[in-house]
Amino acid sequence: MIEGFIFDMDGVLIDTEDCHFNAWVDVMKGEGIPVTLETYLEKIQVQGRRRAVENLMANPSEETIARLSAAKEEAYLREVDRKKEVVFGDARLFLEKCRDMGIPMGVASSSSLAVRMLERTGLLEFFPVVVGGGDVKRQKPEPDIFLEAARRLGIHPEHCVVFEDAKSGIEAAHRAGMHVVAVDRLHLLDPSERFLRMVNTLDDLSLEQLLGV
Ligand SMILES: O=P(O)(O)OC[C@H]1O[C@@H](O)[C@H](O)[C@@H](O)[C@@H]1O
Repeated sequence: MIEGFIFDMDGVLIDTEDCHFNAWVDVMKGEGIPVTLETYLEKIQVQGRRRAVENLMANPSEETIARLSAAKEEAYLREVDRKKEVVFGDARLFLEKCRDMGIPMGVASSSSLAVRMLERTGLLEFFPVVVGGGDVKRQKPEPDIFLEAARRLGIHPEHCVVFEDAKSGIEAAHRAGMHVVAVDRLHLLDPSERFLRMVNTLDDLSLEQLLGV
């Protein structure tokens, strides 16, 4: 039985994955380190900033980690400012439908800016529970962030559905014992994996079917 939904944020609810990517390209250019899409997907996406820097540089000092993290945040917010609308239209509609059906919803995002971004985009009102990267010690693909969101929602993990777009996020949700709807907007995921559903946009989902009502 499905009782609650937990959403990843970047790439699922808001169109900002390219902002993270561009910000890292920009910041690491200053360090003479090229960041390709492949590097991003393998070493940066879904990682917190500290892990991202550690994955890109050999033995970075605390000062370097702090400096590059701050520069990345600045560059990311600049990228977001450039966009007129960052919320995916299908996501807003889907959240409205879920709210009308009374489904409890939370966000579990590795981003340290989760609350700030949800507030800025007007999405915070949908979510009584928001767990950000800073709220758990171990990041995705460890299951902690999803387990914490389920705990705060008061729902058993096996009754939760996670909406994710990234490989390591999907792994984290599976390790948490949750169902997964893979939101593959960029056609990057492997369709042979076991998902509850795999969709390109949230418009493709029937809530009634998903809930079995
Ligand atoms: O740099 P922040 O705000 O801590 O964000 C960390 C991660 O947040 C996630 O939500 C994004 O999907 C990742 O791509 C990003 O790297």
